[in-house]
Amino acid sequence: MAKELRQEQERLNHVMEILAEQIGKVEEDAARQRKEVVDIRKYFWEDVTVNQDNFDDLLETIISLRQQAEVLSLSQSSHRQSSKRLTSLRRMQENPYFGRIDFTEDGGPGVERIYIGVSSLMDPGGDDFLIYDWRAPVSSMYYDYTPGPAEYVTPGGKITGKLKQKWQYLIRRGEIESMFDTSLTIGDEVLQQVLGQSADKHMRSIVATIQQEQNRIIRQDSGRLLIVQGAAGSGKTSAAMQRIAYLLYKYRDRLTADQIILFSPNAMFKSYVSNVLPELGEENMQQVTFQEYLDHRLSDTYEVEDPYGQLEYVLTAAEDPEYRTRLAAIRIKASVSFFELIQAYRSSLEQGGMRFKSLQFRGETLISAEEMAEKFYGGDASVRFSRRIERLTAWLNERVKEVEKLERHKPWVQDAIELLSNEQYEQAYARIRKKLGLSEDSEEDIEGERLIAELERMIVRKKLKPLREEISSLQFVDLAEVYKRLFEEPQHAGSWLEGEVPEAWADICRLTVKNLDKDKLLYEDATPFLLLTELIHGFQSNVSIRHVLIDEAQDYSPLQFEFIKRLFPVAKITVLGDFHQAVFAHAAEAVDFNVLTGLYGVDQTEAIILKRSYRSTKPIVEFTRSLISGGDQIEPFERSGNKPVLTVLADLGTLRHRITNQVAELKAQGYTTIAIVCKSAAESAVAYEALGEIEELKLVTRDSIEYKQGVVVIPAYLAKGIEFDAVLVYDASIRVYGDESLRRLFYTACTRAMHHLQVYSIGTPSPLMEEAISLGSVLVET
Ligand SMILES: Nc1ncnc2c1ncn2[C@@H]1O[C@H](COP(=O)(O)OP(=O)(O)OP(=O)(O)O)[C@@H](O)[C@H]1O
Repeated sequence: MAKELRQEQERLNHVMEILAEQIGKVEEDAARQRKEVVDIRKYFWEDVTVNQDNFDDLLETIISLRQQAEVLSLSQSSHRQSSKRLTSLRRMQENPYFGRIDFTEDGGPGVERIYIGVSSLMDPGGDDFLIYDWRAPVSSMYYDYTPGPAEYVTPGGKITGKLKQKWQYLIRRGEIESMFDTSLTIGDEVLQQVLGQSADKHMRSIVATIQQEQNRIIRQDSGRLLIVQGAAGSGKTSAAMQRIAYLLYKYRDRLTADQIILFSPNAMFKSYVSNVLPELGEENMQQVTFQEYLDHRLSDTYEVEDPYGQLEYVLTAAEDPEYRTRLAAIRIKASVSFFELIQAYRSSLEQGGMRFKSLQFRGETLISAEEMAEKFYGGDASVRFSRRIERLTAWLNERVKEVEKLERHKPWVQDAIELLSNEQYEQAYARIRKKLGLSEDSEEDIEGERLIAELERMIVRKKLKPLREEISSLQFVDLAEVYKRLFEEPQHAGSWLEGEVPEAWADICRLTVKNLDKDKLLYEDATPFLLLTELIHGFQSNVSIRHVLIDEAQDYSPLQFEFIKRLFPVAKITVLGDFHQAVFAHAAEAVDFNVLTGLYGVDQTEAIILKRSYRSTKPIVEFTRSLISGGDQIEPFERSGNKPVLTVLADLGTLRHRITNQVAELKAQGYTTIAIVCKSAAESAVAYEALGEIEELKLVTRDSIEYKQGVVVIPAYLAKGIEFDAVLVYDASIRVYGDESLRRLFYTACTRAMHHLQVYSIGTPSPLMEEAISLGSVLVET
């Protein structure tokens, strides 16, 4: 082994030398290209012939400008590429590669040693790969095979052969710290080390230790929809991030980062994952929360509730007389049936029921809502809905044109002319001259009448501009009223739906109308409302996005998935989630993602299940899996640690005292991120107040935009997707987690812990832990 290590170190030294050489060379290139860009910018106009005397000269000017712009863009692009390569080479100096496979290709010359790293590196002659990028086809064998027959797929076909050995390296600053011959799985030793580290402010890349089942997710590339159902901590988010890096590599000639969009649960999660791609030498994809999208589309019309507002209500408002009705509404409005109901309702609008807003001009009704309805429904009933909207728009524009002519001679226009300031007058005068084709130095004057006529026209046009905009953006359709009508006539739902009306429908309708009348759009109404808007206006789909990834997908309703599918009609979709963490009320009965198969059909859908949990120690996983049904399917990764402890206390005062002491102890043990996880924002606020003695304690709210290290108080639903060295569950008593419906929330809270989990309970513990207590997977102390 010592000899082997020495030889490997020699090879590494050689690689380091080549890296240093290449860095020197690329640095020179980058400096030269930078200078070129600066020079082109500086002398841009000197190299362009500008002449507008006649058409030919003008054409020549345009061509010359375009050529110069192209030269600039080419230099900028070369400089960008050199800078990118430089960053990646410098990163490789820290850790050039992490693995090696010895592979003999069938019919090939013999054993080839394939070294694998974050980026590829060629020898100076350009003949051999000293390091292969982890995403290269040949590298897939590193993740997929143990020694024995192996194969990989290249664009030219399948390559088969024998994998002889597999090695892992831990390299730091050009020194091999250790190397392992891994035969069974990819080095548990390295994975042990990685997983044993402290939680970080930013998620790390996992390329050195990707597991076989995760590799399938990363490289899966056929079909429109990939569904990943995975246990908490099984690496769904990690796989999603490396998948993006893989796609950007595989399709580097035609896919850019801004053609990929990741739907994230919240702003804090966005910042948490924002470092993975840059660490892998790639640009970040677009990231958005579904709420941001809803706000962007709806905030002009409504005050839109966010999902956490809905969740807080569900968690804390059980006493509200309308609680049950709202819960039923949330579930119904999340369903595919409701999607269909809205489609059917939209179809019914072809016969009648559209609501319009009259168009106002200078405080008076110009065109009434009734006139519009008459026009809309007056013509040929067989004309398509979208065509009718177009016709109505055209008609309204015509009417505005007529009005424009009539208004010109009205006294208000004359008054407006008189009130023009000198400056406004001069501006208007110059604009009119330009419009009439009179050059600046032309002596020709505009005769008075003509000038007045132009001024009148200009003033009326300006005044009518907002109205024209209202028409072109279809604001004359009273969407709020059209949506409300769906609930104003509960008896119609049956005919629209051609099926059974849900039980609580009449109550749901009453509650919805009540809220809409307050100009409040509850979260469960936001996507249905937007769907109806799109069905009336015509879908504003986005065809530039090629890949959509939806993380924490259990939080999305089937209706939202249908909506996203329509929004991105050409994109491939990757959906990652865990039904055991489905905390929103609409997902109460959902147990898997089967409903999604209907989106693109079985042929276009691939489903992968991840059972192994990597985040937490084995004792923590043994505890958390006993909190859910089917938890025995979850396999812990062999990482040792202390058994979780359930401490039953008498009162709040003792709880405060115990948590304060425990936090101090954990800090002393070297834990840097400690979360006190509460059930709701309301409980978090109380806990934060109560625990004031803890130094630099931070409260995480839905507005927090960064993952904070140190000690935090956080509601469980906001901790989703992220992790902490130690988790203290604030109060897991029967009073707080008494209801079966909270099982998934409680599971989410406990699965955030990496190394240490402590659960407190004031009085009788929650029945959700019954099985765990009887199995002995948690230590109970009083
Ligand atoms: N192959 C791997 N190598 C190293 N670390 C891994 C690997 N897979 C997962 N991890 C680590 O396990 C932790 C959990 O991963 P991740 O957050 O991706 O899981 P998840 O399935 O999205 O979890 P959750 O459902 O709870 O949000 C992270 O710290 C991640 O770095």
